[in-house]
Amino acid sequence: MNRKVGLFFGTFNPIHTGHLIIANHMAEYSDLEEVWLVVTPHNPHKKKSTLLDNNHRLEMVYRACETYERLKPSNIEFGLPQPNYTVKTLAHLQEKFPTNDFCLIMGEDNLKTFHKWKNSDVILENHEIYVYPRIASGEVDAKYKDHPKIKRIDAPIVEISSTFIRKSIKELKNVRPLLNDKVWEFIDQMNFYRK
Ligand SMILES: Nc1ncnc2c1ncn2[C@@H]1O[C@H](COP(=O)(O)OP(=O)(O)OP(=O)(O)O)[C@@H](O)[C@H]1O
Ligand SMILES: O=C(O)c1ccc[n+]([C@@H]2O[C@H](COP(=O)([O-])O)[C@@H](O)[C@H]2O)c1
Repeated sequence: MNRKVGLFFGTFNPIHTGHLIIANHMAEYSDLEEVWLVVTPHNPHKKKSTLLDNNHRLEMVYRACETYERLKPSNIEFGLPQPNYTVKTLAHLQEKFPTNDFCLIMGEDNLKTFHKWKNSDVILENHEIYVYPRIASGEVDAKYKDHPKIKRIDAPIVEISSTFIRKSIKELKNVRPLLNDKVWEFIDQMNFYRK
């Protein structure tokens, strides 16, 4: 039987407790055997200027997942053309790991704009999407309501963002509770986000 693997895509600049709570919830309370945290070099909808180096973001994801057996960091997008379109990454992964069934993990906020993603219909034809609740304005497109490939998972809502963390570090605030300890130590040692 194929292995069901969830893909949680993000820029992870930096990875924070909100990301970890979702990834762990999906791995523990759904039928996914593993969750891969895919570090995206360049999100097609975001500016690249505030981004830390790919390998530094990957190192933080690696540190955050180290003690979670079912969470795995992935650098699969580092070798793919940029900006990184998820449809291309999924095709590449399916070819590389033919015995895995890949499923997308997405917040409800992202589902509201999913119709704007490149080849979103192709993604949905070939993959399931596991959606967790997220507070955001706007409506989910009618075609995604009660869609057989879209499954809702009742994960907790934690409103932390990487933007808030970067801003707080710049203002010399203590953000330790919002990050895994080893991630915080790395950011502190490397002086990230201070300027
Ligand atoms: N607190 C959170 N709870 C649940 N999902 C989150 C949370 N923060 C981010 N996400 C989701 O996790 C994925 C990766 O997030 P991303 O790396 O863009 O972090 P972010 O905190 O939204 O970053 P930024 O503030 O830099 O835009 C995205 O799908 C995003 O919607
Ligand atoms: O493929 C697309 O068209 C596409 C458009 C927007 C976002 N994505 C992916 O979705 C992931 C989460 O997006 P975001 O904006 O919440 O950080 C990010 O890692 C992107 O690679 C993908």
